[in-house]
Amino acid sequence: MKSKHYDVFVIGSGIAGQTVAKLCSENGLSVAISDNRAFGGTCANRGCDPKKILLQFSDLAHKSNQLTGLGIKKAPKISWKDVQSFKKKFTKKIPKGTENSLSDLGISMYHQSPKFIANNKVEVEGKHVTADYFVIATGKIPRPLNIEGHKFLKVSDDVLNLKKVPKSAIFIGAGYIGLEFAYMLSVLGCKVTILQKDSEALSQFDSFLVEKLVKSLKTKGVEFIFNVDVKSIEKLKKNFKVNYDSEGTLKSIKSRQVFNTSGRIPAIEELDLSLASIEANDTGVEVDFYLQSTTNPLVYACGDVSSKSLPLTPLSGLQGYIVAHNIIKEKSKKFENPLVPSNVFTQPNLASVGYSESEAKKRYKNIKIYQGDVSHWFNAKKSNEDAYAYKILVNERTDEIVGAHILSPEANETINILTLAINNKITVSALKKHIFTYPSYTNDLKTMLKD
Ligand SMILES: Cc1cc2nc3c(=O)[nH]c(=O)nc-3n(C[C@H](O)[C@H](O)[C@H](O)COP(=O)(O)OP(=O)(O)OC[C@H]3O[C@@H](n4cnc5c(N)ncnc54)[C@H](O)[C@@H]3O)c2cc1C
Ligand SMILES: NC(=O)c1ccc[n+]([C@@H]2O[C@H](COP(=O)([O-])OP(=O)(O)OC[C@H]3O[C@@H](n4cnc5c(N)ncnc54)[C@H](O)[C@@H]3O)[C@@H](O)[C@H]2O)c1
Repeated sequence: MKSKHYDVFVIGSGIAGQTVAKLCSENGLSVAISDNRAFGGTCANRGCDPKKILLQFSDLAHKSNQLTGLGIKKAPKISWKDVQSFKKKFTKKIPKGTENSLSDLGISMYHQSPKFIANNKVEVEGKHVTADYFVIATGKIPRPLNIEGHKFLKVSDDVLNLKKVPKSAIFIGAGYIGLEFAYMLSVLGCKVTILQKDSEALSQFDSFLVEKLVKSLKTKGVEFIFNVDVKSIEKLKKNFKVNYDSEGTLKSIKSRQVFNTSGRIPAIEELDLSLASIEANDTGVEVDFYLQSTTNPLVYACGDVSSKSLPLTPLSGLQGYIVAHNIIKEKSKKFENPLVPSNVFTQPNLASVGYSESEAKKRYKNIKIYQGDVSHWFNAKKSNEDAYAYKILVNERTDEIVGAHILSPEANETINILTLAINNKITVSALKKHIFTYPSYTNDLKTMLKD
């Protein structure tokens, strides 16, 4: 068998892997990168970006629904076929564009999953490849649901590629992906039901705001069934039947499509990590603060697949950057849990940054809570929105914001202002001195923070 050696071998060509490969190559190292799917990773090919392209049409439909009878006479007719073609204009270019940008830097490419055969050796495309460092950046994949009929389940990739909006759909799991897609299809006329295993959706978010989001999604036609244990799926003539246990009673529900949105797990199965002494579990490849494997120092892991990441694109990029620096100069950069805003792209958006109420109360002696339902404020009223609310947590001693949680049509943007404020320790009184545009959701922050 042929053999080959590189300074760095990266597995996975998403934002994390690409960042490592490019930085290492730009710093004079010989680099190879492999992917067993189209190059470019989840976010650009089958995640954030195509999702946002599709969602904007649902946002348009939603906005028009809100204003029907108030100026809108007829809702815009959306051609899903054209929407899909528009989306493909973006996604189609990603794999080739990614490969070109890597080959321009002289990076070698492999189109297969490598398998570790020793601590510093993989087998890939019929070659034995050794490297000074291996980087695992393989991301996450949908969590398999081991139930009867699981083969009928579709996943997020399938939602993004739907040829038409189905008449009805069931989502198993009320997390980010379930809620965003449930909202997306529901406002386009699909009858959506969400089956959630416990008593609340989006458990990572503030329950005061999640309740309001759930209520708002219900008015858009999304049905929520909580505390269910999904047992099996059957194929009928046109529909699928999902059988589930609801507090001791066996029930069933039918729909045209059933999507598994019950979470994502590290993509490590194909790598034979144990043959290279690499420790990994449900949270990912075990790494220290340098993102170096705790059990094999020749290996780093970054992005969604690392045990130290939250599965969000900006964090994967940051981790790739850190790994590249540590390869170029050993232990030169640490991953020190940065402040990470995140947003659920439903309408309204649910956004969050910093501590939750319970975390803040544990960490600080006196927390001041600014909280309210402000659906009666001008910004919400002008577009006939039914939900607008917030919870902002302030350390009373320093007057600094330590956590912010916003439910509003533009929370994905407003949360960035709050991120800036927290990162720069801007006090509430200093923030209120700024002049912001009017009318704007950012300007509302000043009223939210009134005593
Ligand atoms: C539907 C959806 C919507 C999302 N929306 C958002 C959003 O709005 N905002 C946000 O911040 N995040 C969002 N995310 C999460 C975001 O996509 C990820 O956090 C990000 O893409 C992770 O980047 P990564 O480089 O770590 O992994 P990935 O982008 O997943 O890249 C990993 C690469 O490794 C490859 N790979 C896997 N196994 C192997 C193997 N054995 N051998 C070789 N290659 C392999 C994969 O094919 C892939 O190309 C979304 C995710 C999904 C699924
Ligand atoms: N807007 C964004 O930034 C965005 C969007 C999509 C995904 N993401 C990232 O991707 C990650 C994965 O998202 P996700 O939605 O797949 O996972 P998630 O962890 O957010 O949600 C999974 C949901 O499924 C539920 N669940 C689990 N098993 C179940 C079962 N057997 N039956 C019914 N419900 C079940 C969980 O309780 C949870 O509510 C997120 O954590 C996020 O970091 C981010």
